[in-house]
Amino acid sequence: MSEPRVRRAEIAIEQGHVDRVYARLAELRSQAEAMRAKGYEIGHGAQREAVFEQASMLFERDMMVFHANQTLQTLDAEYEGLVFGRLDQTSGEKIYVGRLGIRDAEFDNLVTDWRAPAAAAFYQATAEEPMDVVRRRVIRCSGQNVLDVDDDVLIADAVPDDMRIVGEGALMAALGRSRGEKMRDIVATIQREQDEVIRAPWRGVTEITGGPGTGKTAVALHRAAYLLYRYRRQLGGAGVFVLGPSGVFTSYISRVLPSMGETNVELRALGEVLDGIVATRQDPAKLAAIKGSLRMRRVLTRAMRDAPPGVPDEMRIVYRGEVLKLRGKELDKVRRKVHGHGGPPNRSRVRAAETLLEALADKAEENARADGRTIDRAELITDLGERIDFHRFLVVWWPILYPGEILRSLGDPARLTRAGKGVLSREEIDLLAAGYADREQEWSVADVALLDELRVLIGQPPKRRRRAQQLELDAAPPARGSDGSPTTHRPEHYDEYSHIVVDESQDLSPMQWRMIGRRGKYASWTVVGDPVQSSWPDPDEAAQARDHAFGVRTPRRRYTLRTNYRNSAEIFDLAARVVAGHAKEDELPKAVRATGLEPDVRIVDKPGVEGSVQAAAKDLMDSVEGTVGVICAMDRVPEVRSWLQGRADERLKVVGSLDSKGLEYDAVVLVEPTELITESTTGRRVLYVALTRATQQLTVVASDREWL
Ligand SMILES: Nc1ncnc2c1ncn2[C@@H]1O[C@H](COP(=O)(O)OP(=O)(O)OP(=O)(O)O)[C@@H](O)[C@H]1O
Repeated sequence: MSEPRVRRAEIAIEQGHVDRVYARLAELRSQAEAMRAKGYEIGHGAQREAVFEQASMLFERDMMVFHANQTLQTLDAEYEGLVFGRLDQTSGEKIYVGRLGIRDAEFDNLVTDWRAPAAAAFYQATAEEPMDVVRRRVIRCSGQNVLDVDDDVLIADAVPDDMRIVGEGALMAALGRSRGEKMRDIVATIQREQDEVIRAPWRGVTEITGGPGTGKTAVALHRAAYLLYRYRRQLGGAGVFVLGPSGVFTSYISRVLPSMGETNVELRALGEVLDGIVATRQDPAKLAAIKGSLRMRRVLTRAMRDAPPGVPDEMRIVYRGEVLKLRGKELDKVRRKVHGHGGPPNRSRVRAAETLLEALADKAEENARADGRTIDRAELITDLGERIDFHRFLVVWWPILYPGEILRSLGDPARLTRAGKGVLSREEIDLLAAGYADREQEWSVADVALLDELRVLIGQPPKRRRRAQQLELDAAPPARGSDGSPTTHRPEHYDEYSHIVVDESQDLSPMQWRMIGRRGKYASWTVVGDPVQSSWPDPDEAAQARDHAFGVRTPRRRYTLRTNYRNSAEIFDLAARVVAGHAKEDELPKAVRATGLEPDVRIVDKPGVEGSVQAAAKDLMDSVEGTVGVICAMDRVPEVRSWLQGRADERLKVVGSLDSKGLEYDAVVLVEPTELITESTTGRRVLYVALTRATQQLTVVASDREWL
């Protein structure tokens, strides 16, 4: 038979199996629907007859409806591309691999879940270690239709006469396809080195490093789905938390887990970790470096202990005809004494009252001694402690503190000088004070970690005050699940996740590590990063904070992915040249796919940049099917957006350098690369990130050659 006829015949064979699977799926669906209907009936009956066992029947109904709904949800989520693989083994047995395990009415396997041990060979078998697999077949479907099949022969000698082999390279075909706005799952083509990471044990800390495009994000997400499948009992209840660098990124990856039927995962961007705040603004690099440094803990602690702005600097109270007066310095001494006990201020008002009363008693004793009198100290303390004017003073002098107010108070240079003395340099103090000078400015991403630190330092106010504090943190966004819908309701500042996935971890500042560490007190971790893409200036300090977040958790295992699946070899070569000297040879991955299309570098004079960017965007929109990203320095985003306004198209996106982390496009226009280098303290690395976002074509528009 000719090759196309063989292919058609093999597609028809697989279509037969896929049809059986979907027929069974329809049966399971109607069974689940019937179960749900029956569940509702029980409730109805119970209500009508008001039977004694009403409560237990309602519970039974709830469980039935819950399970039926869960089954229906899973069946619907996995509908598309349900079957994607087949293994033919030396024993003659064949196994179909899919997104979900399905048995027929006789309980025989129709499809094996990709996460089940029996499916592992689909990802792990190689020609060197075939694991009894003769032929591995990837089946590509659209809805219920089989579009194509692609085979790998793993044991050539064992291929029986009637076994036909079709195509070559499902992976290459997948990589060559155009990308959409959302990342897709890779269950059908997970590679062996990736599978090893996905299936690594759940305990301890699993670190995944690797260069751009090596599938770190994809692997981490598939690992989350795998862990929830295999260890649902251990991990399912408390849930999995996935942290990404930005909202654009979390939106980009938001489809991957739901497409694998996982909704028990909470996705958040770094600017959204603290309940009640959504920050997207990035500080200039120097300012972000100060805000992210561990030294800020000292600064924040001192700022919190300083007298809050506007508190009275004198206390006067009349006791039995005598005026007792505490002046500014004396009040400061009392404040220092209360803080000296180390408790969170919002939990220390009682101690503040006691210390203040002691100071008043001292004062009264001092006055009495001068007049040759004595006083009853205990009586004075009891009497004053019950006086309304004393309590009025106390609430203004020792007010409930709010994280936002303390952070904003750093905009006052005198206060910041006190808080930063000996910790920050003069230049840093000026920069930071200027950063908080505008009280109306919304919080930056780096501020979120500081607000979270302050939240813990100042402590929860007693219950009836909490509502006010919550309001201060703006309206809280509901926690989002991996499909963007609100997750199971979790209490505020939930810290009991059973597993935490940190993506782009190389960019977390020490203060951000502390913030995430608080949410993973009891968790195991999967941490993804590439040191060469790091935009954080002090890696040692960040490593120290990261180790602190992991605590004593063991074991710690590390995997390095070495193949770049995203970029064409031509594009990656240019990126590697730009970052050479800033990365060790073995930190750079190998790109597996050549397209024959070299990056297009257009050097123009400055006034010509706008026109050249417009022309490049148009060319690329015409030549690729999927998305085109226009990447520029953060400051330039509004300007470049205005250049391209006329071309509003869903496929065209303008994105700032730091926000391009983790994203990918079919084609990229990179605007003024030298500006990416100069905007940040780790500039070359930021440029390296931007140069590695395109899968097929890259055009660089520059008015100089310095970056090359
Ligand atoms: N086994 C695979 N089969 C098909 N596609 C894959 C495979 N592994 C990775 N890819 C694709 O390669 C691209 C890069 O993957 P991913 O974004 O996870 O890489 P990354 O290492 O996180 O990159 P970066 O560090 O640059 O953000 C994605 O389009 C992903 O779907």
